[in-house]
Amino acid sequence: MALSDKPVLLTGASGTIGRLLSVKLAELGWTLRLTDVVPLAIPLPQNASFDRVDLEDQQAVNRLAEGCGLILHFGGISTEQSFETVLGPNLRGSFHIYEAARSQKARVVFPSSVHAVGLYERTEILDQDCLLRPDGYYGLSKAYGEMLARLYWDKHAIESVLIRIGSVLPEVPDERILSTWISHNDFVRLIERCAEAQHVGCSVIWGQSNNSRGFWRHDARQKIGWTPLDSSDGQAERVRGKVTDNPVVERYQGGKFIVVDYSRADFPPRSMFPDE
Ligand SMILES: NC(=O)C1=CN([C@@H]2O[C@H](COP(=O)(O)OP(=O)(O)OC[C@H]3O[C@@H](n4cnc5c(N)ncnc54)[C@H](O)[C@@H]3O)[C@@H](O)[C@H]2O)C=CC1
Ligand SMILES: O=C(O)[C@H]1OC(=O)[C@H](O)[C@@H](O)[C@@H]1O
Repeated sequence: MALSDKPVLLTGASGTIGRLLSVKLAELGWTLRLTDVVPLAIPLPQNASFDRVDLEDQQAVNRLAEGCGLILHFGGISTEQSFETVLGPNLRGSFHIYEAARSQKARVVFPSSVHAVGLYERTEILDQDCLLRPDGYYGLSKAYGEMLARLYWDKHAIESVLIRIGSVLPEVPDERILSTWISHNDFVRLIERCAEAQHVGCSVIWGQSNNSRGFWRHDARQKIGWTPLDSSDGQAERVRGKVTDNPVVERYQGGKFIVVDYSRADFPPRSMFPDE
């Protein structure tokens, strides 16, 4: 039995990923409970309902989650913004989702991000258990979401798949995204596996296709039975030289989000313990 045999709650349904999943998962026969704070910009898919709800409204979130076995939590702020802007949707909103999951004993798919590790340099290869190095308030909210998931697993046995998503895009727009790209098909297959895998505990998956320039390796993909089939490699020629002229952007995995309010004067940064 897959968790998609029951209604599946999808937050952020009106967003980029939400629209993709609404269409693709409905095609697979899932019964979707869609929600967002703004109206759904696409026709309502088959077997789907839509409710306009703010993630900050805990009672409404609880009502939406009733009877669901799986919550795909794609709603919230998705770019670098002020702390106050991120706080409500991403921190309080995710807390509401986890409380609702706890009451329903539902599994959560939480989209973490490259921006939770965005201040690693692009030459570094990361494993799932690396220290998080958020590149702004948005990345910090993803680190919070990951820790929230771990708390609810350790303390309440609520399962999560934490997908550290690189860039979900139809095609690669620049050199950085040759590393972070995940194709639509690989992404949708990953979500299917999140519903079908029997046990996931609190798993971390690097959300990237099979890119030879990838920054990341070692995660729970075998455990949940996911193998990416696509790769950015064939797009390398087309985007060669597509870089910015900002050395901070180009040094780190997080790219452009980092330069929002960046204020280190010593770039490249001195090492933490220069005498070692
Ligand atoms: N698109 C990508 O490549 C990546 C996406 N992610 C994460 O995946 C999720 C979805 O990403 P996208 O679809 O690209 O973002 P998006 O910005 O297109 O969609 C997010 C949706 O959340 C909704 N939302 C915002 N605040 C809300 C609130 N208070 N209550 C209810 N809904 C609210 C927005 O109206 C929007 O439709 C986000 O959490 C994002 O951080 C992570 C890494 C990469
Ligand atoms: O940095 C990236 O490529 C992506 O990271 C994210 O977390 C954002 O939500 C997405 O809009 C960006 O495109």
